[in-house]
Amino acid sequence: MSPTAQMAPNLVSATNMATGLAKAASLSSRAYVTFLAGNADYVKGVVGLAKGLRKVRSAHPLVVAVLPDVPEEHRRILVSEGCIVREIEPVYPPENQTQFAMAYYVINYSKLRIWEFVEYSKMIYLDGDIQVYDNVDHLFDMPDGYFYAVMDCFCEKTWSHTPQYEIGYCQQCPDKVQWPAELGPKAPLYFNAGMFVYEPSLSTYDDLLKTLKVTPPTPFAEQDLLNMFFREIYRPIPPLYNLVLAMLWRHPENIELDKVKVVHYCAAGSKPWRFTGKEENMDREDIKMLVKKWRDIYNDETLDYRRTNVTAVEGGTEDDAANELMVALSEGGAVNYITAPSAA
Ligand SMILES: O=c1ccn([C@@H]2O[C@H](COP(=O)(O)OP(=O)(O)O)[C@@H](O)[C@H]2O)c(=O)[nH]1
Ligand SMILES: OC[C@H]1O[C@H](O[C@@H]2[C@@H](O)[C@H](O)[C@@H](O)[C@H](O)[C@@H]2O)[C@H](O)[C@@H](O)[C@H]1O
Ligand SMILES: [Mn+2]
Repeated sequence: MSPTAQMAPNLVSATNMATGLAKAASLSSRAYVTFLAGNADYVKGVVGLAKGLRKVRSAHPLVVAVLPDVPEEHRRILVSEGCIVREIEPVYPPENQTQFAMAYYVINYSKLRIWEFVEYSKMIYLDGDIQVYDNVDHLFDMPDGYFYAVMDCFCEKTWSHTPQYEIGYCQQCPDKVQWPAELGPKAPLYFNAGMFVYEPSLSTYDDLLKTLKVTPPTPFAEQDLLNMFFREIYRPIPPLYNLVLAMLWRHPENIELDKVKVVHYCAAGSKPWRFTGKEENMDREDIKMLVKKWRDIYNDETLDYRRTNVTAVEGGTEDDAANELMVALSEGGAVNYITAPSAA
């Protein structure tokens, strides 16, 4: 008797289901993607992001591009949270004397590897210090051929190296201080590279790397490179899709906090998993509320992949074997499906 025939009837239908899911996944070929480097605490950011996407019932998986220095234990944690872990080789900028705005930004050039994930037709990149509080799957349906991201703000000290910072110009309030003629033509709109909607492509990846090789590195590393590279097809989307926290004190008139869907914890001292509240602006009530919001999801065990994945088993339904199969396979790293949480 063939092995398949020996399998319990439930398991056979479960295998068919897993195959069907694989086909569905490749057909839909859309995913969220984030980037993880090092063996420190950013893995907590990625776990929080995986749980946040599950809480808003996103229909798409989360791929995590990990550098070789991410330890096996962190990779196991991510797989147990339903993530698809993909190791990438680092990408380094040309030798240079540039002072990056943050010394560690040099590792962020490795983010460029996500253009090689061509098994997906469209992806939404999210930094590991981002949380999604409302479903944003609809962003995948925007017209192809553009690069969608939220405009950044130039008012933080991290921008003090720029001429526009000197004169107090910011694209968030272009009428407050006019762009001075002596600075030449007005700079194109500039996006924050913590969140963007893009289409993986090997030819784009090759062009990006060729451009990188001949472009002197600049303070905001890969974010500056991406802004230059995609300036013709960049389309701004509203700040509710990537709230750069500094907007709360720099341009509150541009923000309706209760409508914000995605929060980017990029202000100094705002990483929720290591928040002390001591840095400038970190004693604000809205900041403390947003950090608590992040922690509530991170600590919510009902959002853990295994619990959301196996709750159907308790009901003793036909899906039991399917769930058990997928949990078993995901533990083995063979299948990494994020099943949409049970309707309940
Ligand atoms: O030690 C690090 C530093 C950065 N990152 C990743 O690189 C992204 C960009 O860095 P960060 O968010 O700290 O930059 P910011 O948005 O705060 O300028 C992070 O969100 C992580 O996804 C990481 O994994 N480990
Ligand atoms: O490597 C360059 C980084 O540039 C951006 O971070 C900056 C930028 O947002 C500034 O405008 C803020 O002032 C600053 O706080 C913040 O760190 C991206 O968020 C990050 O993912 C990464 O690309
Ligand atoms: Mn960030």
